[in-house]
Amino acid sequence: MGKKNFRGKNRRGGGGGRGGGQSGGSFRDYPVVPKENEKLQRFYDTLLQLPEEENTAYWDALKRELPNSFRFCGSKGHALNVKRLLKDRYIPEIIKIEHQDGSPVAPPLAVPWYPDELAWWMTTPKNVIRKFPPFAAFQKFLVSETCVGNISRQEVVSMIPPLLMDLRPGMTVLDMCAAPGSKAAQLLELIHVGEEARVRKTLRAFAQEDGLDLGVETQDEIDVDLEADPTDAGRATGLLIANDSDYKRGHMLVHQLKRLSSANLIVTNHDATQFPSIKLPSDPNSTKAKYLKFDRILADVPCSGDGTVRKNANLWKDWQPGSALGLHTTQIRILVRALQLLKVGGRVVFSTCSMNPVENEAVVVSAIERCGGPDNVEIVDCSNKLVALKRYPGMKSWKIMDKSAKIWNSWKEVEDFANENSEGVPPGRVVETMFPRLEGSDCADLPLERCMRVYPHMQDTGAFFITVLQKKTDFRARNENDRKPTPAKANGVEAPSVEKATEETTEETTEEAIEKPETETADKVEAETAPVVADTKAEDVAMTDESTNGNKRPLDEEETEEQPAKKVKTDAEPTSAEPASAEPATATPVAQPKQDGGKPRRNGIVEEPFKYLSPSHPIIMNIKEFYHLSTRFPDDRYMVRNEMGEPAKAIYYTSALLRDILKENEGRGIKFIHGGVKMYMKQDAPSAEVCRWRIQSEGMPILQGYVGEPRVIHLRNKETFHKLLIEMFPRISGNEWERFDEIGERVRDIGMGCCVLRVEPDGTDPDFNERMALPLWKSIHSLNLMLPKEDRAAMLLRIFNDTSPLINISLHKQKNQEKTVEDNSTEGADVAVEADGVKETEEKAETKTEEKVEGKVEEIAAENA
Ligand SMILES: C[S@@+](CC[C@H](N)C(=O)[O-])C[C@H]1O[C@@H](n2cnc3c(N)ncnc32)[C@H](O)[C@@H]1O
Repeated sequence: MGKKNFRGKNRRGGGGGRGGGQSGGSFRDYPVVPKENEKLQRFYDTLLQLPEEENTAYWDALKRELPNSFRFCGSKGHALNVKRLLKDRYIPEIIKIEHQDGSPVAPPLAVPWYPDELAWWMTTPKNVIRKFPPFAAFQKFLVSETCVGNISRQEVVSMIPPLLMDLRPGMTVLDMCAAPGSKAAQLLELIHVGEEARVRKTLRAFAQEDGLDLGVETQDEIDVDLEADPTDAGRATGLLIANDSDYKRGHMLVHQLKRLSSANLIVTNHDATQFPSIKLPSDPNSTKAKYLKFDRILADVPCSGDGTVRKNANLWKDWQPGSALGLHTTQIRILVRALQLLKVGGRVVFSTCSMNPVENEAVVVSAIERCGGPDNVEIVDCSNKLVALKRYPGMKSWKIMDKSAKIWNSWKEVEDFANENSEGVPPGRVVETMFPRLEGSDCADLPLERCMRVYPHMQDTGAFFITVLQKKTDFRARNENDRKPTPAKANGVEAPSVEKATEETTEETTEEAIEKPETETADKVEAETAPVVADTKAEDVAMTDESTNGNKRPLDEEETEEQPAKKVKTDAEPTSAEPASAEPATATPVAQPKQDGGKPRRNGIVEEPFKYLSPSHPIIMNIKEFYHLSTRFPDDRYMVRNEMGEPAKAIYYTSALLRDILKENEGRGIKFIHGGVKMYMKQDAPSAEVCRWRIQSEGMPILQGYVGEPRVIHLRNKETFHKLLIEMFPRISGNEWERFDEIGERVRDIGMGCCVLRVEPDGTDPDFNERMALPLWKSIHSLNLMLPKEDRAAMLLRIFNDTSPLINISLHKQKNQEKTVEDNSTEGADVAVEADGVKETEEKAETKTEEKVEGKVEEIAAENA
């Protein structure tokens, strides 16, 4: 192929080149927002004090358009496979494209610090890639793979926090502010690392005994470490709870994460400052309640987002110093709650896309202070992590800009001014915790240089702040209204024991209605552009106390911080707008409103309950029998989502821990909005012998290894696969099965209903080398691969570089026949092609649903990008 360029009537030319040299804006075709803001510039010039040349580079970078970035996601093997296409198929074409001046377009480059080259960026703006014909194939690839969840259009700095979590399979993880979910997706992938290979390796040990044909042993099976997550036959046992206080964004999160088909994911909808304690089944020999503590927590908190001006150009005109000030308290509360919910030895990663220390270092110091100081919580040194990522150390001293844009050097300065001018009332929104601590106080010497600041000019990104905290011991957090100055150790006076102070308060009342803390988040600009809409309905606020009997309980591993919130009688009594305790909503769950037969209703939306099925339920028995399921597959983790607890449309599967959590917390008012993978869907069947529950493609990766050979078809030929992908209802009646080469006889002979199509390439064709298991429906006359339309299209593009439309034979036939009927008035034409199995209507319904979510996918991609 010759050189292509986008010179021509639509073209604007220019651009290209990474870092610094980019002409920026040369491709733009939308109104330019003036990139200046006096207050913003004055504040950060005063604050950062960068050397002159660097300061210029800093502001220049902020004013340039952000490079386009994306991440290959899903299981590692699959992600690497999709990445290979970028390198082998698309980059060689992109480098042939020229700018107006004849210079070549800069191709996408791998982000140097991202493991396995799974993150990429390029300077050619999105609108150019979208519009200009030479990029059409690449654009199709990006859209297709984004749509099926193999590519996440994510900003590179936003990829950092999950990489610093040191997350390993088997861990319990909480993402407190997770929507729209790009980081949560990274976390979920880490929980599942190695699972596929572990399961296959474990199954292989019994393959002969169980009559399973698992194909040739793969390298990843040979390499995988079974001990990485050893307790559930190779399946992932970890947990991710992805939470967001905004209900609608919570559902975006569900959509974003569902693609990863994880049985280890729960999505909740709580204010993170009051994230409830999750109950676990008690130990059989103990009467004590047991609560979940997390190994890792991500607190990617709502923030003013001034590090995102490169993609949110409106921030140049909208930026106000008050946004950061208003979020400070919420950010501290979220971080304190995170530290409370953590196991000893566990880690919280705290992050914002703001550069303002009020939202960063000041929050870290305040949270550590409230948790009892550096003896309890340590800032982790990450200098040996992601070494190729350039960063600045956290600040040890800083200034504050108040709402009126006045800059303050210290709290003392604020107090003096207030005493002289406003009867001691400090200027709007400025509070003591926003400032560096005074020398001699407990938290004056925290190693804040271990916090990480990423500035835009350092590697042509947005700005980001990240800190990793480790919990060293259990503690009780100090009440946030305890404003007594901490006596300096230097003066030889001991600071009051935080633990003791709180223990005393536990003697007070046993029941209390906790009031909702201030929801400053509601009207603030937040990170990643989307507005924060804190969902704070009065119905959510009512609390019940289902604690024990009001007895004081010891501070131990199981019960730490799980006591009912007690009213703390201190001289700094909380206002009605503040939580009554430093540990809100610990053992005091939110009373869930019950309506319509017990279903919790929020914003008019009914959340269906989670009901587990007995392994001896007749439908489960029928499924096990029909699919010849190995007895090694757990049958006590099937769940439905309706009040009756009877399978109606779908049967879900969850991990054992998810089951325990969902069962144990039923009726506790915890707002679970998603959990479980759709494993079986109800289906019209042609006869009583055919199981009416087909395997859903989402559940297939989990189940497929356990399906008995009588319901498995092994496919090895690429062309056979092409036919099944591009034809929606290929005929097999008469002699038509012969078209299906190596699987022809098998599809002719196998019983009707759903079966597993195992795609097992021999590994010689790089485009067709990935093993897959897909649900295939066999009818009297035809076959149908039960996949959403866009999954088929993405596979056709990925494996065959084929963009031709799907062929719906039955539809053609039906249309022709209808025409024939009209033309010839012939009666009795055989139009019932779909009546013998998967109906056209069903396929259409599925497609429609998928189309509906397409809009959502674009929305999410736009937000992440
Ligand atoms: C910076 S964004 C999170 C981005 C997300 N971690 C990601 O990577 O896609 C902040 C999120 O916090 C949510 N939020 C705001 N206030 C909250 C609160 N008090 N509790 C929980 N979530 C909150 C917002 O709805 C928003 O989705």
